[in-house]
Amino acid sequence: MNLSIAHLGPPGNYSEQAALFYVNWLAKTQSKQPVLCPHPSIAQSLKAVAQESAMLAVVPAENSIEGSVTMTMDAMWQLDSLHIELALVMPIVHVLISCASSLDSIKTVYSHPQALAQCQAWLERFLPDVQLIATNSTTETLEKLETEEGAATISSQRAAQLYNLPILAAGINDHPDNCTRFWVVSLGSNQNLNQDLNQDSFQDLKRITNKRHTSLAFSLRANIPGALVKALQIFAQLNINLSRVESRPTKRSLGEYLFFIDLEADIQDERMQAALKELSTYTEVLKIFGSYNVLSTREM
Ligand SMILES: O=C(O)C(=O)C[C@]1(C(=O)O)C=C[C@@H](O)C=C1
Repeated sequence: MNLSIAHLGPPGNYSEQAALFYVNWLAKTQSKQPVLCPHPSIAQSLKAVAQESAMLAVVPAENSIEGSVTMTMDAMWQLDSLHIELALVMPIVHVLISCASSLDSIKTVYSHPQALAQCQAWLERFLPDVQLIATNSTTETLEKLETEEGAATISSQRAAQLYNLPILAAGINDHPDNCTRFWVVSLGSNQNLNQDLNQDSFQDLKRITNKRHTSLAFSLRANIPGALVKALQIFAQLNINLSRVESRPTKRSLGEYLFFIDLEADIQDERMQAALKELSTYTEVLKIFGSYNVLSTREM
């Protein structure tokens, strides 16, 4: 199989940009030319990996302003055997793209819910009366901007250049240090991947980053007082730092949750092995998404 990389489309969006960073990083250390495959949704990008029509997917996992990307968490839970190979942290700088002559003539702003949320305060201040419409991707509506009067899209400067469209306002995210963490995801059982990726890539990775993270998710055996505390205490007692805790509904009944956690330790670490063994006594389902390095795109 080609080294095909699935990501949310259409081209020009942030997921493609993160995938391109990953491709460029690979190109430094190995000769293969990966192929980028845009998909209509984040879930479909991950499904492509689960069904082996793509070898990897690059998906957004968490944003510094808006928190977890829920579509990614839900799909990671629902699809079996997905494995996180690497995390990429990328700065996100939003611009308002529109053919309108000024902000006064904007009637509708389209964008991905994450991007709309990351610019909430700016929108309330400068465009309080416009209609906000959520789309599957920040680049989904760019093609219709020229024909729909008063329409605007929140996307990136790179997207404006690619689609040759004017920028009406730049740097509109509510916090200047806005960044999103993307995961590079493979099929856990995929033996070919490690053969395909030159070992030099991993040596390079070790040189740039040395701290490993582990992500997992679980449902609890019983919804009783202290059940979550007991599960989390295992890591505290073993001095393993949690870098994220998130809950998502199980979707089975109201008030029942799944918990997603990120830990600052490698799964091979003896303390982690002990922690996971104990954790499994409290969990109904435990899914370990793997251990990986975190790379900033600024360092690539
Ligand atoms: O729509 C895009 O451009 C995406 O790649 C999705 C996405 C996300 O889901 O978080 C990626 C990065 C930004 O945080 C905004 C949107």
